[in-house]
Amino acid sequence: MYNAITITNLNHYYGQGDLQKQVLFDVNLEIKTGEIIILTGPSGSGKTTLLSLVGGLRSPQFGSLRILEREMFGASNDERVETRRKLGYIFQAHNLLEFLTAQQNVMMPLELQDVTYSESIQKASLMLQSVGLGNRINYYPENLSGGQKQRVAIARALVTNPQIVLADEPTAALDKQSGRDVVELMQKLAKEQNCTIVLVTHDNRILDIADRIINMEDGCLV
Ligand SMILES: Nc1ncnc2c1ncn2[C@@H]1O[C@H](COP(=O)(O)OP(=O)(O)OP(=O)(O)O)[C@@H](O)[C@H]1O
Repeated sequence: MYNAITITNLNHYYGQGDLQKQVLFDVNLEIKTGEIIILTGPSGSGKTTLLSLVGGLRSPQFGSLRILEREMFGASNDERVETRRKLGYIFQAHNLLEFLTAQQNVMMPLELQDVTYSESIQKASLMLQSVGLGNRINYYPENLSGGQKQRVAIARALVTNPQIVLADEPTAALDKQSGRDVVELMQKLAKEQNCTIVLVTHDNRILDIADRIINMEDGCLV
C-alpha cells in the first residue's frame, strides 16, 4: 500500500529579506494509509505550518511533499484544489455556519461533488446518525453543546469519505469526557473508512488513540 503522505527535506520560511524566519527545518516523514498520527510540541514549534502544508492549504517552498501520490511542490492551483477535495478538515473552532442546520452544514462539502441533492440529504443524515446526532439533524449550531458542534464538524469532514483527515486541536474547547468521545469517534470512523488522520494537539488525555506520536521542537521532528 502506498503512503498517504511522503515528505522529503521540507524547509519552510515566513517573511522576506531581513525579516525572513525559517520555521521548518529539513522535515522528513512518511505516513502510511490508515495511520493515525498525533503531532505534539510546544507553541510555535511549527505544527500548524506543517499541518497546513500537509493539507494542501499552503505550497511547499523547498523540498518534496507528496499527498496521495501527487507532488505538491510546483503543483498548480487546480491540482491543489483537486487534492483538497480528497481531504477532510476539522478545526478547533468547528467553523459551523450558524444560519444552517446541522444537516445543511454536513451537506456543504457534498455540493462540490458529483452528488444529487437527495443523495446528499441522505448521506448527511446517515453521517449525523453515526456521530450520535440522529435526533439533532434539524438543530442550528446555537442550540447544540460544544461537544455536539464538534461532532457535527466531524460528520462534515467525513461525509465525503476523505482519504486523509487533518485536525487542529479538535478537543481544545471541550471538557474531558466530550474530548474523549470526539477523538474516539474520529478513530472509529477512520478505521471503518481506512482513512489517515493527522491530528495536532496539546491534549495529553487523547495521546493513546494514535498509532504514532510525532514530537516537534523548533521546526524539527524529534
Ligand atoms: N503567517 C505567518 N507569518 C509569519 N510568521 C508566522 C506565520 N505563521 C506562523 N508564524 C511563526 O512560525 C512559527 C511556527 O508557527 P506555528 O503556528 O506553525 O506553530 P505551532 O506549533 O502550531 O504553534 P501553536 O501550538 O501555538 O499553534 C512561530 O514562530 C510563528 O510565530
